[in-house]
Amino acid sequence: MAKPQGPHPGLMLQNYGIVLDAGSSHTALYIYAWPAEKDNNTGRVEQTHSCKVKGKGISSYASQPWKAGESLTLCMQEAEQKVPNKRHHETPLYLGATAGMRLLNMENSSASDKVFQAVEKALQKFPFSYQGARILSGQEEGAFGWVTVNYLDDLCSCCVLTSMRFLSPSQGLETTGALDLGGASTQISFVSDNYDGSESPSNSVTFRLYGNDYNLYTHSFLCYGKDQVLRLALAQQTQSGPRTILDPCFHPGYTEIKNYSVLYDSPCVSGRKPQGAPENFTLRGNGSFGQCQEIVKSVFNFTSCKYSQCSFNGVFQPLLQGPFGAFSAYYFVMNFLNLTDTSIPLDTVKDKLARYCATPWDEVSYLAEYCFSGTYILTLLTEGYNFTFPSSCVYFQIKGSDAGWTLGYMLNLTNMIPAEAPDKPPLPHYVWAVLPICGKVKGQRMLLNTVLQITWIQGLFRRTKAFSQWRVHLWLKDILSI
Ligand SMILES: Nc1ccn([C@@H]2O[C@H](COP(=O)(O)OP(=O)(O)OP(=O)(O)O)[C@@H](O)[C@H]2O)c(=O)n1
Ligand SMILES: [Ca+2]
Repeated sequence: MAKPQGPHPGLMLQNYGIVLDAGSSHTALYIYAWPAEKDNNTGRVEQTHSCKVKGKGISSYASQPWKAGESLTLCMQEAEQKVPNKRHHETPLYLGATAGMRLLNMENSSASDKVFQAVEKALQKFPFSYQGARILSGQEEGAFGWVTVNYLDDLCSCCVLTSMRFLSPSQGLETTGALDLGGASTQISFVSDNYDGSESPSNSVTFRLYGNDYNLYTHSFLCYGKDQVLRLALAQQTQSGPRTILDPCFHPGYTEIKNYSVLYDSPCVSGRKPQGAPENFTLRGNGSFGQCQEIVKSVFNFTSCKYSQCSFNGVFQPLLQGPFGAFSAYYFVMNFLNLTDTSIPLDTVKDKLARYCATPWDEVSYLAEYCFSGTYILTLLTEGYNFTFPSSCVYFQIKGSDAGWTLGYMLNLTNMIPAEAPDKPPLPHYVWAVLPICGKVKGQRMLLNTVLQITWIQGLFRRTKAFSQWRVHLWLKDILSI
């Protein structure tokens, strides 16, 4: 007699969760699904759909809050289609807002309240189980991004090497750090062996993962997302209220008329608007990477540090411990500039960027900000955070589920705490491209730096029981007592 068959995989009952990421530059909706029948949350949560909301972030609707709610309608209707009707009522729906709303809340809290009221009203019209809309703290944003990266992390070359060290002496299993670059803030989060959280408690998130206690270091730099940092850089160049600036971070031949009031209309630069400035100034590009880097450096303050060590602006940062996954604008920008390749040494990256910045505007002709953004990313990583060579590895996300804080946020809020190892490897095509700073090695052999090698090693690990035992530790238990 034939063995009784389990349900066809396509017919397996799925649970769903929806998270709206209300970022400073835009809002995105993510749908996650996981098998309903699995005990102890051992089924893998996967992103099944994403929808980019048309228009800008919700904070841009401060003067017309109802439009913030309306803007979400199309993506919400799409979610209604994508989640089976039967599951609608049990599907939790969350909205988390980040730095754009943090800034609006600082500037005008009643406008921010009105935006949230409009958003709530719009979301409650849908049949999902609405769980609220709120502003995430920078610490939560960093920590949940870290949770996502470690949930998704499919071992990459450096991870393999670090994993071979197995348990680190004080903090259990090696984990992957998270680097998130948004439009208005940027986050760095990692576990460092010699950091117990006592030196700067506000940067510390403690949690337990499968019997190991971790102290996650996390910091969110408000105003250091790529759009706000551009304002900081332009503010730096317009302190004397000029009518024209020659900006090395823009291509030669690029010209733009900028309004002083618009530029200075952000808590990141407000109060610095030069007195008696004209209405507008003309920005002319001259495409010089070296000079651009000097301007970008000037937005970091390295002068004071009351801790044993700091990154910048007097913010404590323990010794870096990689590998790191870099996502959102880190990926958009470096991918656009073709700079995610593992085999390119840092000097070559700089040369390529310098050539890109020097390219006349009529040969580029769209997306004017990438010279600035690429320069900012390199400067932030190397001067701001102090990534050194070859001790730290940074990978740019190139495939798979969108990394970001949303998955970690949902796992935490739905108490999705797996008690057993997953029965299959994480998201199948999740790959990180290797940043050159991973590969440049002082007195050591080059780390495994080709995708082929990475894939081979991953395959090897997947085939071993050790791999799934390793994964056990990365599942989330008693996450984040923030
Ligand atoms: N394909 C894309 C998508 C976005 N961006 C830019 O990348 C930056 C960051 O985008 P994102 O990570 O989506 O930022 P937000 O989440 O909106 O901002 P924050 O996290 O600071 O709230 C923005 O300047 C956005 O315009 C880009 O250059 N290329
Ligand atoms: Ca973001």
